[in-house]
Amino acid sequence: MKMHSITLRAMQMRLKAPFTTSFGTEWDKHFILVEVRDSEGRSGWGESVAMREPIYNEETVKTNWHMMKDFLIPLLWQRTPAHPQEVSTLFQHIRRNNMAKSALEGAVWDLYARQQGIPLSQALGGRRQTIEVGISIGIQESVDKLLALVEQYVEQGYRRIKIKIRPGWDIEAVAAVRNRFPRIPLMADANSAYTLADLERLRQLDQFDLMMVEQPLAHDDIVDHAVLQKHIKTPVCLDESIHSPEDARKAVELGSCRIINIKVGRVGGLAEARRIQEYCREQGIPVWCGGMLEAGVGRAHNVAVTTLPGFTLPGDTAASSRYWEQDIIQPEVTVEKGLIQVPDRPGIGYQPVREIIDRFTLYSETFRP
Ligand SMILES: O=C(O)CCC(=O)c1ccccc1C(=O)O
Ligand SMILES: [Mg+2]
Repeated sequence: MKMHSITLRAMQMRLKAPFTTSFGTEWDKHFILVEVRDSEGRSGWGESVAMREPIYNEETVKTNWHMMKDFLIPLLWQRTPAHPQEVSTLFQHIRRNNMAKSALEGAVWDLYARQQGIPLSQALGGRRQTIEVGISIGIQESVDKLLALVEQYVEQGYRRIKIKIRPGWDIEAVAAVRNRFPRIPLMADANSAYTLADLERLRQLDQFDLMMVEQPLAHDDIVDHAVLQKHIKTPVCLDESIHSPEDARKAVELGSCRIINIKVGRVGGLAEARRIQEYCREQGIPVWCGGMLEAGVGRAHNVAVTTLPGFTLPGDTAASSRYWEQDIIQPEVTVEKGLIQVPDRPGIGYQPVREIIDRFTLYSETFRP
């Protein structure tokens, strides 16, 4: 694959509504957009899910910029990959910084699929034409507000409702939603807000027939989660704790979870996501695609990866309009009856729009071999 130049753009986009988790509230989405160009004028696009602050994981927009500029892009110039599959191997000796790796790798995958004239989903080996999606609802000011939102999203057809929990906003919130909507597929995401000292409280979740509880304990733990899973009936799903296929194997072998949330950025790219999905499929562990409030490019990558056979549960990839007044791609990602039609156009299948992108660009830099 010939690569002619790479442009990084630091972006800032206002969310329609602030999003609150146990680790904080986001009003604006800050992220890096990656564009890899070939000599025929085609572009492949990637999006880093690293946040402005290191509060979901240790990466940030600035550490990602540094990693890409000073280490990862030079590696791509040094040993140009023949296939996007080789990118994760090329980056392997660089420790962690998975979101930076993933943003570049994703752009290379998109470019490759466009060069081949095939959809990214097909390049990855995905076969689904539609994917099922759910929605993630942040912590609200009141239970009434939460119930109104759940009602709205259930009416829109989302296939699963996830609510964020933390100490002080957990059992009552879940109970209220479950009482009002006795049959909807429902789950809770704690973003690491608890410890084993909260075992009794977490055990109370068992009465609500949740599909799963996501990342209840520490972001870097798989040992305590195994203890927790032995004491509660609700399946534990790991998000923050899983960075690699090896992490997934260890967590499954220890019994730390029964479900895994795969975020392409957190695991270092599409090739690694595909490996985890494959391993989980062999083990009978369902996986689903998590979200990081992505703009259109990242959202499109999530749609593509969700077509792989191991992704058997609805993910967090909601419609563009749930987050943005105007997304940076055309068409935007739309959801009908809880389903997204997987595009059959080449590459990510949604076209990034330069004039919209320019409006949200804080600064940019272009690199050449
Ligand atoms: O709608 C989305 O993109 C998912 C939102 C979400 O749950 C989330 C958003 C930001 C950081 C972490 C998480 C999470 O899944 O834990
Ligand atoms: Mg999560």
